[in-house]
Amino acid sequence: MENSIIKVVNLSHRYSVQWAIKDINLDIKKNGIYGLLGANGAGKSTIMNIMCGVLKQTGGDVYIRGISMLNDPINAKRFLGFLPQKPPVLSELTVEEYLNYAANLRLMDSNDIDDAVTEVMEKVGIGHFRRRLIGNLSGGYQQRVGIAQAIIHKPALVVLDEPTNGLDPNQILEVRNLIREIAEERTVVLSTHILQEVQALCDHIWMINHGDVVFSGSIVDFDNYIIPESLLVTMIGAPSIDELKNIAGVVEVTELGNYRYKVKFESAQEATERIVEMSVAKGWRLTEIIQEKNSLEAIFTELSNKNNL
Ligand SMILES: Nc1ncnc2c1ncn2[C@@H]1O[C@H](COP(=O)(O)OP(=O)(O)OP(=O)(O)O)[C@@H](O)[C@H]1O
Repeated sequence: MENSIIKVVNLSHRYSVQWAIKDINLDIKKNGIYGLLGANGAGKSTIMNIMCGVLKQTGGDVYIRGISMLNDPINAKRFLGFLPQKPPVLSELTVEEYLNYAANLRLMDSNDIDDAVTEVMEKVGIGHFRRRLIGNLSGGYQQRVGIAQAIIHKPALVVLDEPTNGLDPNQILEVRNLIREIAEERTVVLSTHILQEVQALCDHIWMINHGDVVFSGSIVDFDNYIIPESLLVTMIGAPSIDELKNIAGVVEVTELGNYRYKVKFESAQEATERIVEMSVAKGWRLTEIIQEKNSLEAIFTELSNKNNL
């Protein structure tokens, strides 16, 4: 227990009659970026809110550096910073005022606060808005202020609930870079419903489905599940379906309209190479060939059925 940064033991929660999460066990022993991946309603926020002492669980416990969140929440919380799904910012304060307030809430030494506020504003790239009212900042900058309050006291563990939700594509990339920087010095646990997000950021994934952990492993382990299912092929001069079906390695062909075909195969590599070769040789005018990956839902179903934990 003592060498865990965070350990979640048999955690369960019921809001009214229905269980939102059931018997969750997680353990983090070394720094890195850890992702909770799940569809909306899977139970990610419930786990994170309990991890951070914002919600009291029905059963089980969370230990931060060996300290029980249930029995000693004040000390357990010293080691963590939390960005809830909705940034907990106060729109009527300036960035600087709000971060001062957050530092005081974190019981920081008053002599250290001014420097810590300046440092964290630089880190998250909001120094130029220090006197701007938070209510007048864009969503992306409000998110940065939310991240700043989560790291101002330099916690060992930072928990970010859907940190890129609602941001535009540029802001998403900026916030992802910021998360990578933050993780250089500490452990980050984040939640997302976006597969690409965990692939882009996380060293380890827990996949949550209906309140259960259905997968726990590295990105490499996880990628083995995202096997291609079929090819989507566009050919302006395609031959008959029968001729396409006769290509070595092709199992089934469906015409989708607009010169598009869905091709199921035995081996993705072989089918792709053959289609490209034959299209060139026979003038089928191939304009696009894409590997269709398993959807998140299909992976959830497969993993839930395997029950491989
Ligand atoms: N305050 C609440 N009262 C009753 N049920 C709730 C409450 N909060 C969450 N739930 C339910 O608990 C389940 C898990 O919700 P939770 O918010 O943890 O999921 P999530 O994975 O974080 O999803 P999202 O990304 O949509 O927030 C859902 O069925 C949800 O409807």
